[in-house]
Amino acid sequence: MSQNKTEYLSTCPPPLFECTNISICRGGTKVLDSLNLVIPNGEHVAILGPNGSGKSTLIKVLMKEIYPVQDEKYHCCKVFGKEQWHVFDLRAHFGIVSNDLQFTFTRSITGKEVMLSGFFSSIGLFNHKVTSEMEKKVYEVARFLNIESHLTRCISDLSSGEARRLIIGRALVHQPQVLILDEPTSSLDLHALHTLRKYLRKIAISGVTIILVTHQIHDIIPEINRIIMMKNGNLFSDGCKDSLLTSTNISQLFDIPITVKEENGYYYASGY
Ligand SMILES: Nc1ncnc2c1ncn2[C@@H]1O[C@H](COP(=O)(O)OP(=O)(O)OP(=O)(O)O)[C@@H](O)[C@H]1O
Repeated sequence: MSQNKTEYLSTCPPPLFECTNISICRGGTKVLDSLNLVIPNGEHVAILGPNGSGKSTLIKVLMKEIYPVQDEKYHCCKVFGKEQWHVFDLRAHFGIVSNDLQFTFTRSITGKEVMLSGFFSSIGLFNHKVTSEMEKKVYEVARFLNIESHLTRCISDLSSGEARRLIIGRALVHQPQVLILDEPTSSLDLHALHTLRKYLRKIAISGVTIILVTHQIHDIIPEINRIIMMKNGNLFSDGCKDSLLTSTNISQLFDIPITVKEENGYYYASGY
């Protein structure tokens, strides 16, 4: 017997993120303006735009770190179908990788401690109780990312690329549904970039949803098909990679002439 539409919709999982007419003010200025967006659960996306376009602000809205203005236009801002979240419950669904996070690990702690801290959303272990299951999971994720040798080393002694993979490991230990990567390749050399891409592809294929925030089109791994382009706090374009990553679009997005080329599923910008 075929399902009717109402039955079908009631069995569909809610989108990962859904917002209608949301605006964000920071320091008295509107930095997101009447944004409408739906990101289905399980869809890998890249959020692409110039500096200051509102990408990180959008991630803060998604993580319920900041809230939309409750003006007359506001309609909804839901994560996994819910407006209200206890922040720790919400964080359990996400793993976050950012430069800011990496640079908060300034103390001399080992790679293993860094990864274990992912279970507690903390920047060290402090008095948290580490179980044998947690330790097991750390070794499993370290094997997956090929960073077992980093576990006994101090994070301060690792190169940027090595530390970045450790931070990714930290983001994955609690088995999040979604991995948010905010400018993950900044400060990495070509070899580290190559290695990171390889592991990001492996993670995407493993079933973890990737949300990549970047201003570099070469960061976009082939598994990501949808591009959300932001400019001046607005949605500039939203659609599939093949139609959006063109020289004309990217030139308009960054306000300079840019030539875009595709090679083996990756896109590259030149001529600027
Ligand atoms: N706490 C704040 N107070 C005032 N303005 C802010 C604050 N946080 C962000 N902004 C402003 O909001 C705008 C969007 O910032 P956001 O960090 O979201 O941009 P972005 O696209 O992530 O940029 P980048 O690529 O440089 O990281 C910028 O103009 C920024 O100056």
